[in-house]
Amino acid sequence: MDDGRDDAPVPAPPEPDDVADLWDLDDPLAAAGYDEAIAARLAPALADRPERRPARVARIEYGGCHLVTADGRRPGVARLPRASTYDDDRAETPLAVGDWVAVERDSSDDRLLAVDVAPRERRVGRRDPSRELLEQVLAANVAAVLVVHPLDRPLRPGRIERSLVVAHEGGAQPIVVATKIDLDLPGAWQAVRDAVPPDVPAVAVSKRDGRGLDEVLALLPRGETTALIGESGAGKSSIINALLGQNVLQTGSVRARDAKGRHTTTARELVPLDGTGTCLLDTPGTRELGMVRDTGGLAAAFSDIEELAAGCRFADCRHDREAGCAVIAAVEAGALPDQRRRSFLELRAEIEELDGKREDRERRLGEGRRPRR
Ligand SMILES: Nc1nc2c(ncn2[C@@H]2O[C@H](COP(=O)(O)OP(=O)(O)OP(=O)(O)O)[C@@H](O)[C@H]2O)c(=O)[nH]1
Ligand SMILES: [Zn+2]
Repeated sequence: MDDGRDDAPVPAPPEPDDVADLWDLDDPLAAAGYDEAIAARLAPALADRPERRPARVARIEYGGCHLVTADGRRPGVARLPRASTYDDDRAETPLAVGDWVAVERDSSDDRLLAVDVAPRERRVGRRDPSRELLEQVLAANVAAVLVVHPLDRPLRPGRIERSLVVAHEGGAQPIVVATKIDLDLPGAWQAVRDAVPPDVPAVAVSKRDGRGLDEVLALLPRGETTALIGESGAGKSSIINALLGQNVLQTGSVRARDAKGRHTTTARELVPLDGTGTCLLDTPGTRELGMVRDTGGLAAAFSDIEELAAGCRFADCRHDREAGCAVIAAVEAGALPDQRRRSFLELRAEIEELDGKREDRERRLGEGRRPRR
């Protein structure tokens, strides 16, 4: 049986420098998306400090990071001040892949020092798996998110809807990508379509026959960064490799041959798609994708339900079992998949529970301390 693993000739494992080589461009900073707007955001950290330079975090690993500078991708470390130059509260994730930073050269060795971080514009964040009221930023300064789902695995109810909320909540435009369409699994693609509202693009792709990849490429916002999220094995690295036209990031099949037994991508790596600032940002497989708070992401991800809700008899209708509910009526008429309505109720309940916990916590902390947003 075809389990979705690649049985085609396995490319040689990439050298560690392969990804760094992608940044051997005339203007690596511009390729990372540096422009006047970002220069302005970094200005307070660079002002009157001629020894400082702008850079973008391409990768974070244990004990260090890799930074894209005007000279290419270089190893570095972060030594961020407790309070940054900016008012922004960044206690939750001090440094994330995609962050724009001010760097200095460390006098003691060759590495660069990231000494300050610019405020993030848009991001992909999830509930920190170990600190439930805090956000863990998976990718910073991203304009779009590819929500990657492999068609050879059962679609867990609510998974795509949840990813859409996460994307919208971070201010990024979601694009749903279903991988492994070449395996011809009946019904799997339709199940994905049912989870996606009409205003979000959904594309089925195959790295084997190349289907859908041009369409994905055309949907990427130019000059901006697009992050990829999805469970381990979803095909994120394969999409990036296919779009880059070369095997840069290790994919499952390569890792399966690894004598050291490595089997997961631990890096969240930023790669340039061309020299013009369009970038892709891989994230490690995220099985857990909890929400932290809702400042409009839920409504944006359920625009179809929001629209229908205008027709509910009660303005505060919960679309649960109320009389005169236009959302339930749409489900009964076959105009809205009930799974979308149930996902909405579930995600709303999760956010309400977190809001309750946050309020309790703030009450306990009492006055005198400023509550976290
Ligand atoms: N048949 C088929 N297999 C695919 C396709 N895309 C990816 N695969 C296979 O699925 C497996 C996982 O792909 P990866 O690209 O490594 O998945 P990933 O999402 O990057 O996984 P992590 O790095 O663990 O997060 C590999 O064995 C790929 O060869 C596809 O379009 N068709
Ligand atoms: Zn209703």
